[in-house]
Amino acid sequence: MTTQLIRNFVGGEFLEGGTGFDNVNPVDGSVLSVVSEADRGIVDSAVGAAQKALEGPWGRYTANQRAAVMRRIAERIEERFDDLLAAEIGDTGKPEALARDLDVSRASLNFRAFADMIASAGVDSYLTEFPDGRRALNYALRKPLGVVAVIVPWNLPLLLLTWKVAPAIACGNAVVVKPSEETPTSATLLGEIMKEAGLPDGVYNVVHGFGAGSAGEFLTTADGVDGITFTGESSTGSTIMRAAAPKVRPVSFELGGKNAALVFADANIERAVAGLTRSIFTNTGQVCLCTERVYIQLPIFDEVVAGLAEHANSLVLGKPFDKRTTTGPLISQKHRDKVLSYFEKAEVEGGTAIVGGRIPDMPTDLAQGSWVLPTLWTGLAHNSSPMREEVFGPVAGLIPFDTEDEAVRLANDTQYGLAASVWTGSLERGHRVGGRMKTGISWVNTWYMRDLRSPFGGTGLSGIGREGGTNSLHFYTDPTNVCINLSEEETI
Ligand SMILES: NC(=O)C1=CN([C@@H]2O[C@H](COP(=O)(O)OP(=O)(O)OC[C@H]3O[C@@H](n4cnc5c(N)ncnc54)[C@H](O)[C@@H]3O)[C@@H](O)[C@H]2O)C=CC1
Ligand SMILES: O=C(O)/C=C/C=C(\O)C(=O)O
Repeated sequence: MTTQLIRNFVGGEFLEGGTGFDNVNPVDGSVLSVVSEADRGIVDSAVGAAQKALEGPWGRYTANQRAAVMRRIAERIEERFDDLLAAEIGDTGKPEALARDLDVSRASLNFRAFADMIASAGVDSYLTEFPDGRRALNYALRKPLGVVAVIVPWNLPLLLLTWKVAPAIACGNAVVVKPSEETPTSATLLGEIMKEAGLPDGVYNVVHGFGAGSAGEFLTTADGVDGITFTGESSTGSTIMRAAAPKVRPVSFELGGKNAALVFADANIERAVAGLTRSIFTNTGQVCLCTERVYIQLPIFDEVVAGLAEHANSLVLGKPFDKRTTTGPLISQKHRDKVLSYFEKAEVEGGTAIVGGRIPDMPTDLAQGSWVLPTLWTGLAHNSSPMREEVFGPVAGLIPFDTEDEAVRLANDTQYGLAASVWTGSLERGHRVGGRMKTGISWVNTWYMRDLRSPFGGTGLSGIGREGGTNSLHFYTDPTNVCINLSEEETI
């Protein structure tokens, strides 16, 4: 059997050559494919191809023409749904239902949503009137940034890639994307889809490799890059910010989280427990929005803990296409080592794993996979390391609280600021506490309910800027404000 080769995609062509690295299946440790690592020359040629595309017909496309091509991309994603599904499942090991309902579905939705937005976007304009009667018309023309570097992680590979590529293209940019070294396949397949949908060559380019000393660094330091959008770890965000600094290039970052859930005694407990289970364990806890800290009001603490433990114990680890599977492996052995180090820290720092806390016994054919058990801790102090640092696994610490003010203080006592959820039977309290969260996103009686027009991102270590709706249109464009004097004479 020949091993599949995942190639760099530059100027509408798949490139031959390059040193290869293994793409490993996290379900069983087998090698899925070999990936061509892009050297600096390949990355520069991808940036050059993007620049050339901007100088060609693409640079003259109207917003409606761009929207039309984006709708064809969405259709083609739907037609090739099963190919993308297989790519995403192979690379991540996530359960089929999750990949189907969340990852691949969102890819076409991202293109449709931003096609609609750009087709109906207006321009900011002001009629300016001075006390002496002079008048002017100000309007801001929005132009593309140029070449945008898109760097994304492995947890929701296609969803996060298209969440950035769709608005970038909608605004008339050309992109060079660097998918995670762990999940190279769907971004590469998307290259074929872009071509089939009629996107001009060079508008979408893919380079493969790692971060430091590899394609990630080469891309963020490339001369022709005009803006960088990144999702991933906070410390990587700092590194990329330094790379962007010399030329003061705009950045948009969606980084890590240490998200809290606040469960009040007046909550519908059954609903809260079901929602919390989803928020802690979806995608094996590998979503930046996942809850890792649960603060529970004292009168209902024992009941919520028991409910969560029951739900966590009912999760089924297994193969992606097995209908019983609810939970896949972690992305890699390296990431599992990180998660396991928090299992140890939790024990040393006084926590008790009331569920999980170890590697599961898996059947022989899955023994080399990156499995860990869903894990819940009680007894951890609010300032212990598993409660302060992002673990990015299927874990949460459960801590009791007394008053609303105490809960708000504990939830906000973190360097991160991405997402929070508030569970309460009182709409007033939900509104009040939801608004007091120092986070970019705050959910009340739900988790991960998305409207693609709303601002998405975080504060502090969780990121810089917001994407979504007009926020994305603003990031991916550079305005020129035109001021037209409407008075008859030029006056000072
Ligand atoms: N959305 C989030 O909040 C995510 C957080 N993480 C956290 O980050 C930890 C590390 O996971 P990684 O995949 O290594 O995340 P990462 O932040 O290092 O990688 C994300 C992307 O950035 C690239 N990258 C890394 N270093 C770079 C550099 N110096 N310049 C340019 N690009 C660079 C990677 O190749 C990848 O495409 C995980 O254990 C997890 O805790 C990981 C993925 C997503
Ligand atoms: O729904 C989205 O747009 C994004 C969700 C998740 C992340 O951004 C992440 O895990 O990084």
